Amino acid sequence: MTDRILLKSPDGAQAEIALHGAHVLSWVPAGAPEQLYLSPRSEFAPGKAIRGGVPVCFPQFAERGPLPKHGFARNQAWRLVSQDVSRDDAMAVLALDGATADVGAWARHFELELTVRLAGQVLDLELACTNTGEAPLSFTAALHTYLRVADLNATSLAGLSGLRYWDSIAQRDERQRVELLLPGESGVVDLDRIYFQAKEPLLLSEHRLNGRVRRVLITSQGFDDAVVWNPGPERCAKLADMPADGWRHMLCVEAASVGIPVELPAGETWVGRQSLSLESAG
Ligand SMILES: O=P(O)(O)OC[C@H]1O[C@@H](O)[C@H](O)[C@@H](O)[C@@H]1O
Repeated sequence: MTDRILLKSPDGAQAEIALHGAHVLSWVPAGAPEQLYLSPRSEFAPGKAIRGGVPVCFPQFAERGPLPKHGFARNQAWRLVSQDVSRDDAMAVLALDGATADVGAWARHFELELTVRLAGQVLDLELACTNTGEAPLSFTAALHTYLRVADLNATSLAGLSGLRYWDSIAQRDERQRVELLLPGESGVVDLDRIYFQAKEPLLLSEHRLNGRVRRVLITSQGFDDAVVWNPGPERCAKLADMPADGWRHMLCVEAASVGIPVELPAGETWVGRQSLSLESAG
């Protein structure tokens, strides 16, 4: 079993993080239920990616380069740098050092840090990469957040309207013409899209049978793009670490820099953030 850190803020919010991949496994805002999807069939084994939560994709997004899918960071043991609780929040910092990590053919001159901050209804994730070498670094990255939903058919995502996107399934450029993305609508499920220059906040809404609406506001900084992914029933059936109906209960809304790789000069630090705020538990 992977080493885990439990973060608890004084107001009752909780998050769990695995040192394996600096992987946020769980986020429970104060007085609210779990907000992240973690597959009950996920493997927790060295060298394997965890299915669900928030995988850190670095230094390569998906298969857009020579490295293993989504890069090596999610498959490495990270180090806990610090863990603090203050009057208002709880925070943990985890690090991966290129000098000691298994980076394959990639450069060793980097340090990665993931800062997880938890308070009330908010989870803030900050990924920082410092170029510790003499040569520039070029990378793509994502915080691959799996949001838990009770029913994908009752879920919508707003904030993408007008954006150009790459449809990774149809393998073509498209433009988001409708205001709301309704991933559960027949014909739309099985989504794999990179929305470029997605700078506006995104709002996930989930309509409950009792008429209430759960709302999660998703904002990002430093990341240019947003990836929306759901495997749908057929692809899900091929994922050994997902239950057959897993696709119904998740939607990945990822803060990513994919379209234009980050070019990081020697000695500099790049920072990308994703914040999740539960506006209404529904
Ligand atoms: O199964 P993995 O490696 O965790 O990847 C899951 C998905 O991650 C998404 O970010 C990609 O856009 C998809 O193409 C990919 O299938």
